[in-house]
Amino acid sequence: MELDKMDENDWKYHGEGNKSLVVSHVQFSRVLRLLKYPAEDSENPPQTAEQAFRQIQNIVDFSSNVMSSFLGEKFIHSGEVVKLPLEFVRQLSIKVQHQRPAWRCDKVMDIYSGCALCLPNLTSPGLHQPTHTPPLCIEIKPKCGFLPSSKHVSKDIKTKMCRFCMHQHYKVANGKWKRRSLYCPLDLFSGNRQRMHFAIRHLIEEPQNNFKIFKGGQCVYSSKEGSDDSVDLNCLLHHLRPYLLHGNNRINSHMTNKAVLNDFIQVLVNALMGGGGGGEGGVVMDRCGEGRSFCEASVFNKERIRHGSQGLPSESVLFRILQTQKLDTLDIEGLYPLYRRVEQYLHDFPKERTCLQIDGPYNEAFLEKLQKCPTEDDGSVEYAAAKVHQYRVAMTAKDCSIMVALLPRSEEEEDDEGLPSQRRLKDFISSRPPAFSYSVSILDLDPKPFESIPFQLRLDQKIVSCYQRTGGALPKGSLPPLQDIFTAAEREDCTLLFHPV
Ligand SMILES: O=P(O)(O)O[C@@H]1[C@@H](OP(=O)(O)O)[C@H](OP(=O)(O)O)[C@H](O)[C@H](OP(=O)(O)O)[C@H]1OP(=O)(O)O
Ligand SMILES: Nc1ncnc2c1ncn2[C@@H]1O[C@H](COP(=O)(O)OP(=O)(O)OP(=O)(O)O)[C@@H](O)[C@H]1O
Repeated sequence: MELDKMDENDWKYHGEGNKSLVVSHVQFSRVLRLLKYPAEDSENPPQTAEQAFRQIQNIVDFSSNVMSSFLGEKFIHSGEVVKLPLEFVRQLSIKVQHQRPAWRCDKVMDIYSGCALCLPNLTSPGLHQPTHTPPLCIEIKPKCGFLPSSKHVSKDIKTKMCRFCMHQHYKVANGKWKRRSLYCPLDLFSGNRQRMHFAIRHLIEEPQNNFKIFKGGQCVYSSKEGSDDSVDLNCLLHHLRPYLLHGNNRINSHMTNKAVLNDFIQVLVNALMGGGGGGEGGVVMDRCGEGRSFCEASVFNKERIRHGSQGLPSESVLFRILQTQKLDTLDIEGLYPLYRRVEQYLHDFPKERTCLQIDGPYNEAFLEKLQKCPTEDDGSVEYAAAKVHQYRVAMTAKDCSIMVALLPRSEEEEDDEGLPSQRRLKDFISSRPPAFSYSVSILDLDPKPFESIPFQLRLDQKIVSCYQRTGGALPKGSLPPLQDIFTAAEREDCTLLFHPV
């Protein structure tokens, strides 16, 4: 990619979140992630080009120096900051505008700094080495996978119902989503294949911003934001069927829709559990907090568990994310007073902001501060700042996404030619369902600002009070409609769809 010869016609709209917009190269497996600003700032950008450059460099440093040490380097692609010609960025912004979802247009793409983050395109690994079958990439934003056990939690309900499930009620009540998702992160992070299968089924049923599928770099399945329509499962099955018939001499065999979906989910569960090998060879299982690992709001019926769980393998992506999320040991209620201690100190000694590394740099020293934090509060500002740093790392882990790239392998394929470019983690998922090569990555590892902590406390209070006010009841019509392959009986009994492996 020659930065001085950039042409907007070589790039297309790929997706966006709350704070960045992503474009992908039409030929090479690359994306550019550009910052976004509130639309009201469009005339006067809120920061200079140097500050924007610093912000993106901070993202790279936080990902490569801090998050990677918790999550494991093999899952992470930190990318690099690039300086782009301003005219290219302006033309690009015009080009992508009509493809942007209306509900994201309260923010505009940064066209002033010319800075962007250049990353491998995790939805089209190996695009430059075309195979017959385009890779299938599944993006999951799993959110927080544990219940708080901190003594600072003031509302008992927070120790029983998970934040995601309670937040669903708040989001439906406030019109962010029309229907409630029945996905529960505690089921996904359980390490129990039956519960994980159940969780993924509900992500498919109501994806919201937690689930997307890409085929050959194109998004083929996601929630239609702002639309009343439910997702089109038949369309998904149309995309999935060829992948699941592939191999195992099933090319001409018949598979029911239910079997296609089951096999797909099973492949995905295998990839999420992979990376640590089987139950032998010193694999540490996540056994901590097993007694509290059920969310009472989950519709999974725990009486029906037929297969015991050994927990998550310690090398699996879910294990690493969950352990990092658990750096939030105090809960926002216990953390907030420590945030206030730092804030007061910075008010009195503003120059100390740099020394405490509140806005970075996210280097070894930052990592050391949060790793060497004493277990007991000694009343110091250093202790408070280290706990705040730990909490911010946990927040990032609660908001990141996982990308699983799958490529079917024929039985004759003995070599390792699967996902050439970004294969950090590669393994072989065998037999029934058919064999796939896979790679797993984690994206969106940006540092959360220090100033976001009071908002976290307020949101936590709003979510809990909304849930308590409504007693967990939802307006009529806010449950996902039953799709014909998920019958009412199956929603109750996940085991009908579950194949033991
Ligand atoms: O607070 P949450 O749990 O709602 O998470 C926010 C996400 O909402 P979600 O509930 O996943 O739909 C939110 O996602 P959406 O904009 O809703 O897609 C952002 O990821 C936000 O992060 P940031 O402020 O842009 O860095 C996220 O905010 P942070 O709390 O991570 O700062
Ligand atoms: N390296 C990548 N390769 C392929 N697609 C990507 C990559 N990075 C981001 N994307 C896509 O772009 C979307 C938006 O990116 P991202 O989640 O980083 O934005 P964000 O604004 O930080 O999100 P959030 O709302 O969580 O703050 C992702 O959901 C994903 O589909």
